[in-house]
Amino acid sequence: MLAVSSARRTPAGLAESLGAVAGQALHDEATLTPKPGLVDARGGGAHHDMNLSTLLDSAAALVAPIAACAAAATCLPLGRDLRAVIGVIGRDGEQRMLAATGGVNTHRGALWALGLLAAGIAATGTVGGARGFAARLAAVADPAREARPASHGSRVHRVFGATGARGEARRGFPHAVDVALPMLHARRAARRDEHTARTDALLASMSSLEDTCLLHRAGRSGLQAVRAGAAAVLRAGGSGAAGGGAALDRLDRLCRHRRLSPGGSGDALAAALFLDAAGRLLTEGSS
Ligand SMILES: CC(C)(COP(=O)(O)OP(=O)(O)OC[C@H]1O[C@@H](n2cnc3c(N)ncnc32)[C@H](O)[C@@H]1O)[C@@H](O)C(=O)NCCC(=O)NCCS
Ligand SMILES: Nc1ncnc2c1ncn2[C@@H]1O[C@H](COP(=O)(O)OP(=O)(O)OP(=O)(O)O)[C@@H](O)[C@H]1O
Repeated sequence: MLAVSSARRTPAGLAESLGAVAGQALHDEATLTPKPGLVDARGGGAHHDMNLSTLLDSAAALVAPIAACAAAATCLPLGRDLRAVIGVIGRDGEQRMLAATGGVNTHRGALWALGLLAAGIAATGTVGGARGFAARLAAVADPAREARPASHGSRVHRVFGATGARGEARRGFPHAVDVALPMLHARRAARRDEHTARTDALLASMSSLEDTCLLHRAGRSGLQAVRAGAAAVLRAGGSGAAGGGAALDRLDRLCRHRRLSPGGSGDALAAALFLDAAGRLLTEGSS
């Protein structure tokens, strides 16, 4: 569990605490079960090369890079120098992730989202200011960017015009902040249990995100099938309602059958859980 100490009142302490909170959010996203198409406690979902233990090893490896993103943002103003440093930390973090997983991309999108948002919280001292800071930082061209092999996201951008993880960041992570997080809070306010609240937050993102993981594997029809399936669960009252549970089972089977993985929404849920817990961290720190 997260060790919270008064050390987080200093910039270095806050950065370290944000790394720990991010690790916990990645852990909580990974263990939430069932999740259609995603790795969960049952196994790899639509993935043949990862399971829960791969994801947990990866989550642990990302704590230090995410803390380093936060620390950098307390030392440098928003601009090219900070973007360059964050880019170096991010690429090094990706290497740590690959070393921890035996070469599998478990959390590339999640590191990107939580790294930028952690930087935003550290720089502004608030959760509310994080998305705007992250958006402006993501819009700065990375001076240290290296040529690297074409990613799934860049291929999908060429073929479908989808802006993917970069576009989501430049818009201030709307699926984490405006879709998943409000659903999490609404379900809690309606006295749903935490498992249901998290599952419905994931489904809310799945029902609208233009997820490049889905486009890459199954094109527009795969993306549309997942969006429609997630919307059907929510229309039926959510994963905690009787009809919603049946619709969730159908979506789960569809994702397995067609190997559909909503990885971008896994990242949006992790980011929402991170912002939610970071809010508590800052409140405790100020009391
Ligand atoms: C921008 C990143 C994510 C690369 O993007 P690209 O689309 O080329 O990569 P890739 O195809 O691997 O996709 C990344 C992942 O984003 C997630 N994703 C997919 N669709 C979406 C979406 N619409 N919105 C948000 N996330 C999405 C998925 O998990 C996907 O696997 C990032 O890895 C990067 O550029 N890193 C460089 C280091 C850096 O600057 N880091 C800074 C912060 S740590
Ligand atoms: N619980 C989860 N299970 C699987 N992926 C997740 C989960 N949570 C978040 N993700 C995101 O999904 C992405 C999956 O990676 P990627 O898109 O490269 O896989 P892929 O589509 O399986 O690729 P390939 O088709 O080559 O196997 C990761 O970048 C990660 O951030």
